[in-house]
Amino acid sequence: MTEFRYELLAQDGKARLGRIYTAHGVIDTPTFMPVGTAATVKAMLPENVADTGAQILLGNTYHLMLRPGAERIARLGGLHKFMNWDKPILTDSGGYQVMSLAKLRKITEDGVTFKSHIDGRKFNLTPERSMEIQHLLGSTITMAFDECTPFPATEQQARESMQMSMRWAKRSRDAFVNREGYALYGIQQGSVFENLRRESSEKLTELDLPGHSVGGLAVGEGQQIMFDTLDFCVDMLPANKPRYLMGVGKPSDLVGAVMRGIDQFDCVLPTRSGRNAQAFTHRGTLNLKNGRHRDDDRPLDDQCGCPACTKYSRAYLHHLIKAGEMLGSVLLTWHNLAYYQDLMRDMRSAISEGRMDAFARDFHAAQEGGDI
Ligand SMILES: CNc1nc2c(CC[C@H]3O[C@@H](OC)[C@H](OC)[C@@H]3O)c3nc(N)[nH]c(=O)c3cc2[nH]1
Repeated sequence: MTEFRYELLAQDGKARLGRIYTAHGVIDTPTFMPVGTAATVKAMLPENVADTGAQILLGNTYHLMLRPGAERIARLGGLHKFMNWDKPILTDSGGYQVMSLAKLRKITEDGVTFKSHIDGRKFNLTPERSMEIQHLLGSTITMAFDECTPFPATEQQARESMQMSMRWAKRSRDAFVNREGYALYGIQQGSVFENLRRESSEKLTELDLPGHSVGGLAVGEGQQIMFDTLDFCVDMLPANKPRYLMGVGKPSDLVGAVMRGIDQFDCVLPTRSGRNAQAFTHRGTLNLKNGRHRDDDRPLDDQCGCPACTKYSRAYLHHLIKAGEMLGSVLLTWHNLAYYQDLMRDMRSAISEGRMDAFARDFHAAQEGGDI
């Protein structure tokens, strides 16, 4: 069996090249984790997600506890078997979705009670229940149960929210079932306040966890405030363990956050945008709904090896979108995931060769180059 371990292989400034060893396989970092909220990466077969280079997927406590239910997934062999994905799976702990999706929610020190946004059934989510659900799912990486502090928040609001999350982090650690090759990550909170981020990091470090995430960002603060916060909060987390920035982001967010020391990312953007006709390419983003593509037989992105770019034209993709054909969503999702994986692979190469600054300059020049 493999013990859960992070190996730092190279650094270029604050950017890190690393490897995470888990019970379900190895993860090369920096890594992008496609979101598979309801036990599927929407519009994709898992083998094709793996073909894009993805080594780890995201699942979600909130969605799966509501439907089909964690006990049912456990009876059916666990989430890996259920969705036919045998590599690592990281599951979020549910707190964020309760705040963004559930109705009639009530927060107490014990946890959160809420009504399902699907059928109105009442649920109770506590650190202990969140750990139990993620254990039932068989998550490779479990996230502590936290509250994602809304933005903006006053310093006092952020302090109270962070301190509750830190009490919940300890309860999560005490309830987590340790298994070799599996991990529990703590989630740093504190909004945009350096003193609160430090207090949160000190509390998490005391729990001696195998990995950590930066929570409470990508909540509407904008890229500059996110970067300004990362400039001081990433280094507060132990350097010998992985650092995961939750919910991020668009390509330029990933480049900027890798340069500030982040190792893991997740975001719905590549999949959600793909279903909305938006494509990320090496020369910027474009929307295939736009009529200018109707006669364009060029590939979507001539630097991409995915099926959408090697087998079809922009004109065909435009046609599928206008006709409302589901193949349009499949091909654009596939492309966006491949683009994100290529971007992470290219950044891993740049870090290993000590040329991350040049990579970032070339990336921004190509994105703003126009004429796509
Ligand atoms: C988008 N910005 C953002 N997302 C965030 C998420 C959810 C990510 C989760 O949300 C789902 O996608 C909608 C994904 O679930 C599969 C992902 O794990 C967070 N989760 C927790 N536990 N704590 C946070 O502080 C937090 C902050 C975020 N900022």
